[in-house]
Amino acid sequence: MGITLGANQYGKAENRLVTVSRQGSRHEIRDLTVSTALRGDLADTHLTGDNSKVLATDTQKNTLYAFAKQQPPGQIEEFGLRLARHFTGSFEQITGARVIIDEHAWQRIDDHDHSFARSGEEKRTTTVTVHNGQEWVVSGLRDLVVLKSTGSEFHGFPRDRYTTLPETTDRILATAVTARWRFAHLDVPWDKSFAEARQAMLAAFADTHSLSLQQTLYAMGKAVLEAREEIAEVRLSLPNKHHFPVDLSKFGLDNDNEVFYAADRPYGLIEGTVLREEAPEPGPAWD
Ligand SMILES: O=c1[nH]c(=O)c2[nH]c(=O)[nH]c2[nH]1
Repeated sequence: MGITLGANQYGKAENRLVTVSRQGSRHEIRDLTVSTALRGDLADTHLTGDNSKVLATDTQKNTLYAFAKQQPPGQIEEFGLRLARHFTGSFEQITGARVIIDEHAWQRIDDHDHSFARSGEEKRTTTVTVHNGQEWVVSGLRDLVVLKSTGSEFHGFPRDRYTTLPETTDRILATAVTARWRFAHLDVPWDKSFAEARQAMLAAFADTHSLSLQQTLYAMGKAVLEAREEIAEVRLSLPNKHHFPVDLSKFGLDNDNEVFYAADRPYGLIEGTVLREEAPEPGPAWD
């Protein structure tokens, strides 16, 4: 019984690419998930392990980050065509390339220069508890994804033998906000209360020059309490969605916070409560 190699392709899937471009102090961001797949004369590696025709998937990944630096990605169709033409045009054995790109949409927060919110994933939430004739309401939201492309620093933390994180005075700060707030009383215009609490958090995120995500968390919780008197306590859970500048120096390219790798895990998880000192007891509200 004869056995033969059929159709095959290989590449780097789901590269997370975020680019920041600046017109003065006004930033534009692009957020793409890019997958590459190459086809061609690739029987040898499958049949004997001879890799002499294999353009490594790691190289494919580096190529898209370097391309993003050398020329703004432009429309995703243009970026895909540039990459696919490069792979098929540069290597004789590569006869086909497929580039799949998803673009994640961001909108400015209040027309801010460098603060953005991602459209589409957010949910408004509530938990209502009635117990022994008493009533509690905890409302909030989850998956409100926000990003600042500057105005965030992180330094001054202790260094031990396991510390490698460089100090930074300019980084991307991004998180997916989960917030829940507890009402002190229930005579509340629910829609208006929600809209103003949400807006207060967004404005605090955008306007706080952040020295840590913890500091931003406190500012967001405080803003909610200042905006709405009926809210007694806010609990926030903020994953630090790390964006690492890609080291392009190996390709002779600088990277002045323009091209980032958006890591999905692991992530820092910053959680905290901000409350009024005179807040009534929570009872079973959070349980
Ligand atoms: O805002 C931050 N808070 C931290 O506690 C932390 N830890 C870390 O590695 N990066 C960051 N960033």
